[in-house]
Amino acid sequence: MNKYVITGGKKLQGEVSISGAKNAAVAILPATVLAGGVCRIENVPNISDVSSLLDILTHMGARVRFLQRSVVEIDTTHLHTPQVPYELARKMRASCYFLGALLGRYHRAQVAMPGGCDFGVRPIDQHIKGMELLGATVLLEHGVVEVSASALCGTSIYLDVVSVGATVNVLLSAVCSEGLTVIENAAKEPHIVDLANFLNAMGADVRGAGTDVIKVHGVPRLHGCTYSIIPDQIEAGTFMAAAAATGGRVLLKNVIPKHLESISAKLAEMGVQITEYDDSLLVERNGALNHANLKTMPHPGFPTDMQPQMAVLLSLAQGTSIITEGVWDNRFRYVEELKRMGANIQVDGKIAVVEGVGRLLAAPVKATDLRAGAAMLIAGLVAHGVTEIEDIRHIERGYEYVDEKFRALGAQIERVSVTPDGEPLASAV
Ligand SMILES: CC(=O)N[C@H]1[C@@H](OP(=O)(O)OP(=O)(O)OC[C@H]2O[C@@H](n3ccc(=O)[nH]c3=O)[C@H](O)[C@@H]2O)O[C@H](CO)[C@@H](O)[C@@H]1O
Ligand SMILES: C=C(OP(=O)(O)O)C(=O)O
Repeated sequence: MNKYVITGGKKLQGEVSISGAKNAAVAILPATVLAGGVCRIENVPNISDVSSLLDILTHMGARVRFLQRSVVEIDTTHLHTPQVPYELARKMRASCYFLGALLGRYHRAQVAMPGGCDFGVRPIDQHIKGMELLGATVLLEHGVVEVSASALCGTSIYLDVVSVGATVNVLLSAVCSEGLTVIENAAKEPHIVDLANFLNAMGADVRGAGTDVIKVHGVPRLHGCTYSIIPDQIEAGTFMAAAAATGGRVLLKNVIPKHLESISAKLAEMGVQITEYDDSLLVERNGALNHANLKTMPHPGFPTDMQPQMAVLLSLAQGTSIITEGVWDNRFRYVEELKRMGANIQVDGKIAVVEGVGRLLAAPVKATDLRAGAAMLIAGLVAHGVTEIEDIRHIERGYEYVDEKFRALGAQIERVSVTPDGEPLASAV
């Protein structure tokens, strides 16, 4: 058990380099199964979701080795099982991408139902529908999804909802199928485009990623390649929100400003100055924060993965703001934690009404999930006093060296190891 201990009140100042995108990495690593060869993946974030996926690949017989801190070589030439057991699958949501990848390569897979953050129901019916339309038989028994096909044939697949996960799994299943697959109402997230680029680098023929119609011309086989993962949109957004919350001035390096447009626009509406450069972005705030309403939606809408962080900022603003969660049924569990720090937020279903309170006060809080944890970090950075955040394993699923990065910007944050009964063991500073 570990926790972050933050003494709030320091304005963040300086430069931070944004890491490779978690949500691209968690699709690309399973996709290496399709290579049947050696892939060298660069800009891989050092987060626990990546370690868990590499453990699954190793379990299946892949040879995995780090060449440098963020460069991993994965050889999937010889895999000896198309199964992902529960102990490995339960650690993260993205384990379900092995279904599509293994189906694509071996025409069969058995993957335990995945874990991931708990936002209420996280169905996979559209993933299953897509695989069935391609010719697979799908069984769900004893918590394990089993897919098999004698052949996969290209077809037209209209997704009933815009789903990142279903778009990924259908792409992975379709790249080596026979003929043309058309995915309509596809997700348009930057990580979908990154996955498509990676598949094309392995020899696939995927066109239209980033629009809502993706066309996949099946090819007989793929091969290994070298590929660099895009910068993390949500890590960047989290640092943007933290800089704005503390009234600081931070230059984010290694970003794609286009991917951050919905976040930049909302922050600008709130009175934050954003200056875009080619691959960096300056965030600064001098005046008061304005209230604003926001609704999360699939890309290019405002990302659901930035919703909790924005609730912290809106709590510091003047006036009343309304947040509408447009993707998940239950993504406001963090609100009770934020209220412990003095926030005034009323939740009714998928809507939260945030009354700006101007300042937050330190309190012991929990990271109830990954981005909830990011929100607690930002709240701790601005709060008066010392905030302790527990359950930081959620945060470490998706943020690499987050304490180091905040310390380099002037924050007072320590990662402390604690015994099971909560006593400190040692400071990591
Ligand atoms: C479109 C969108 O913003 N997706 C987000 C979603 O991706 P993730 O891939 O986890 O979830 P999906 O994009 O698949 O889900 C989007 C919506 O579709 C519904 N659904 C999904 C699959 C399915 O088979 N059936 C179904 O009904 C879900 O209940 C949800 O309401 O959560 C991730 C973690 O927060 C975010 O990084 C993604 O940005
Ligand atoms: C919740 C997230 O991820 P996952 O889908 O892996 O749970 C996230 O990236 O915010």
